[in-house]
Amino acid sequence: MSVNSPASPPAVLTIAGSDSGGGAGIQADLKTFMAHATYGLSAVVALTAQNTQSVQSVFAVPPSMISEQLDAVFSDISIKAAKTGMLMDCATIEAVVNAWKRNAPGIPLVVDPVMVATSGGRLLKEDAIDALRQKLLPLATLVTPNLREAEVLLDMPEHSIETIEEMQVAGREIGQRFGVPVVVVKGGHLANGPIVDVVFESKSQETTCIENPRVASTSTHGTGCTLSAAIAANLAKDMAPLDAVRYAIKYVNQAIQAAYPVGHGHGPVNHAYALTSLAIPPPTVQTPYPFTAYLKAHSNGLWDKYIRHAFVRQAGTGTLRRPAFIYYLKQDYIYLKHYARTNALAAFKSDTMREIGGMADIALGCARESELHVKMCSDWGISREEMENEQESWASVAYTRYILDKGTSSDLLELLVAMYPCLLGYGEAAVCQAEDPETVTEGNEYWPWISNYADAHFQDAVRKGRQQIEDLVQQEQPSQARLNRLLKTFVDTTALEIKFWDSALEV
Ligand SMILES: Cc1ncc(COP(=O)(O)O)c(N)n1
Repeated sequence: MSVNSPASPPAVLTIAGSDSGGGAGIQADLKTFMAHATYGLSAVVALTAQNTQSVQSVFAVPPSMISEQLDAVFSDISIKAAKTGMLMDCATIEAVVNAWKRNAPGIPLVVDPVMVATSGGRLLKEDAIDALRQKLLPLATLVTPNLREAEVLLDMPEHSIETIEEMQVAGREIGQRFGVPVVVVKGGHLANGPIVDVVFESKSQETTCIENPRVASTSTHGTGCTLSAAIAANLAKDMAPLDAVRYAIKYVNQAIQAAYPVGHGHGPVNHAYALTSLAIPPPTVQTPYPFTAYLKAHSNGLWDKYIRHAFVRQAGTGTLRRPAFIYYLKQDYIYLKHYARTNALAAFKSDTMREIGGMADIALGCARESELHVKMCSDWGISREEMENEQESWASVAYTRYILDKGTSSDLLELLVAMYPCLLGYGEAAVCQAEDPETVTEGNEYWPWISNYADAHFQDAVRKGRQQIEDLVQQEQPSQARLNRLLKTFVDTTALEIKFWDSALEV
């Protein structure tokens, strides 16, 4: 129990059989208890293999186990009302009656004298009828026979109760003969017209007829169980018996009207028709902000490995071997052509003129950058033609085509995330070198390459690219699955960047 525990609702117990089809028996009772905002408990006295079409087999729970269930719940939980349903046989009835007497709960007991299922299966053995009459009914506060059950209880021939007057007589007779305070004779089986149920109250000796419109429906499986469970729940809430019955009948009537199709035979009523669906909202995913910081922080250390790569560090200190750098420049010249294409693709996928212009600017920036490569190479005696004829490395093929594939198979955000390690990484790596006191700027032939990415123009492009991703992510509020996909793309391209510089160092 927590500090803020709400008040406990009244507890209501059903002593009945299980319906594997979920429409009658224990299952209907517990659903009904819940729909009445009560706390439902159960002692299962039999199992049925049953669906909406038939009862296929019945298995009796041993009487000792019935006793144990009842002792267990009565000894611990303060139960406000109980009901019985299918009771199967003499031994079951005896176990229930003995446990009831032993625990003497002093609470209302509603007895639904279930005998035969709507679909035809026997739910109470012939020889148990007398035990029901003689042993259980004297304990009952209220009993709910239908016409056939009333006839059996009164030992009358079948179809001898066929009018409302005969129902009134039968109700009075059952009340008096078995000492039951309230008898509800259910008139559902009377042909045509509205449904009339008759309530006899011993105390006042009055009979009351409760009339309700008949609902044409085949979804009537479990209506008897549901009615007696609703009465028990209402009694648990301290309603007067007649009110408890009136409200219970209304509940069943509306639950039939609200029924939805289940199975191929007599479907169940809709026990939950008055319940609203769960008010708990689906879990929301907090969109990480800044998202680009989240990507770096969740790259398993790859991001740091990338921006502090030995290739850049050696370039920063001027210790990089020239063949490695020339190889890199030639490959990066090819890379830039594809990177310009990915920016053109991003422009194609953009919505606004401003975004299209921004992406086109970066594509132009790639062209400018590649001229720097040509210039540096020509200083070392390498012609533009030689650069054009360079065979593209697998590291470049893998990296650039991976990004282009993201661009063609996915959307703008995923493409931008795939492109981002290149843009941001060069910007960050260059700033790292610029800020490092051991970096050599004077006389370092690689410095023009680094300073190009550290300068304001490139840093401004980085800032714009970052903002574009942040805006798209905040706008979309991605699901966790989408966040995971974007992160994977970011991590993959960061790893491909590392491979690109690795391959230059291997030359
Ligand atoms: C376990 C169990 N208990 C009661 C009933 C009666 O309900 P119905 O008369 O609607 O078939 C049943 N079919 N199964």
